[in-house]
Amino acid sequence: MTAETSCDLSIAEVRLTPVLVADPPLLNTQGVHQPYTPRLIVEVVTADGITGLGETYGDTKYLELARPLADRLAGRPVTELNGLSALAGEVAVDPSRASGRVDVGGLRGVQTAEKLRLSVLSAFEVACLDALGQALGLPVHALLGGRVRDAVEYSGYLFYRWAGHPEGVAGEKDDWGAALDPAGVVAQARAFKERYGFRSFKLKGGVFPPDEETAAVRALAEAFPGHPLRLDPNGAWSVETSLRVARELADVLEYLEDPALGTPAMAEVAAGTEVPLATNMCVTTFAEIEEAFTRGAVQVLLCDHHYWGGLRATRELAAVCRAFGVGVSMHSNTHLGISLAAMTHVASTVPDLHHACDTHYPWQSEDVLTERLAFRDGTIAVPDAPGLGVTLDRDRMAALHERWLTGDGALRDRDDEAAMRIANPAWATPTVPRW
Ligand SMILES: O=C([O-])C(=O)C[C@H](O)[C@@H](O)C(=O)[O-]
Ligand SMILES: [Mg+2]
Repeated sequence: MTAETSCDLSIAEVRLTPVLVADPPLLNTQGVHQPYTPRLIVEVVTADGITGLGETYGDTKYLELARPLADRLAGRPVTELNGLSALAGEVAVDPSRASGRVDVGGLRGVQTAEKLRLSVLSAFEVACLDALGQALGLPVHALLGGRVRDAVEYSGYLFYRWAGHPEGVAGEKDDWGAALDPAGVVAQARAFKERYGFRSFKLKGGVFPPDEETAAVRALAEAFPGHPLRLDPNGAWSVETSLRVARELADVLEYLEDPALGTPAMAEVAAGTEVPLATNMCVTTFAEIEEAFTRGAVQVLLCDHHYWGGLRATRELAAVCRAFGVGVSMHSNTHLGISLAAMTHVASTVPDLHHACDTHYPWQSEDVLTERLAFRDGTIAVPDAPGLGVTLDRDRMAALHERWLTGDGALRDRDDEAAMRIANPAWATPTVPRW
């Protein structure tokens, strides 16, 4: 690069915009999704005026860390990604946030200060990569070493759900209808296939007694022969129940996801079944890998750049998985198009990613982009435009931010248990194993 064409990649400004995004009444073992869910949009602006985008969880416990980290970024070049985790380590985490309890919204195992920091850091890393890619005229996947596939396959993420949020609760309406039994789940899968072309399906379980969920997966297998299927009760079952379900569904499951909670229980299940076990709960940090992998507790790791601290850490994780012969797939929580673009870029660079990735995106009717990412035949084409290849729609972001600003603030922290209590005042998140 000549002196004339060189650009100033130092960070002049970081903008943080919390938003509330419409979310349907999707059921999980802890409760139900709120009508609106918090996300944080991160904009990293370089001295030359290039804006890079990132996105992560928007609950208060993440916002508390995002501002001090943003302040530390000022003046640093967007290329200094390896220093980000040391910077994040300087940010104090209120001990009450890292309570050692299972995370209420994310169902990502036990909460720790490190997990909170990594989730915030991930959005800054993605935003820096987006800015750098735009400055160099290169897509983010090129900055990660280049894509090894032209399109990334996603799976249809099926949820038991109500047709609408409880009466009296303000929320957006959609046309998906209820899915509360095998017929409803199959109808939802058909709609997913028609609208997006998905070939594999994951059912979020832990909602109804295991026999009902087994029947739903059986119904899916009959309706969609040969389509890879997964079931994920988020650790709601005992080892015994997990083994029974694995036996009953062994001929149709691609993998069983987090049937039981924690590495020791997962190891016991794995020892008793040929069905591969996947996780986004018992292994969500590098420190948790050794025990789980050496005990054979996990056969497929569901990576998630929000959990692991960004796109480069996701690639490091994939390399560790390769060393242990553990497969790689991708986890998703409620997210917008910025994160879907980031997921697609990194997934396109991982040679060993042989399972369709999860995504909640079809459930999100709102976005902050000028153009939604489109699924074709269940895949997203890997963007080749500079950076992430997405454009922020400031008016839309402002409208979703306005929603976050107004109201009583009750929805600024995702709480599926509290949302369920509106429909069922006696509800409390069940202790596990529930069944
Ligand atoms: O695969 C998973 O465990 C998840 O996606 C966790 C999510 O929190 C999901 O269960 C949800 O949003 O209800
Ligand atoms: Mg899961």
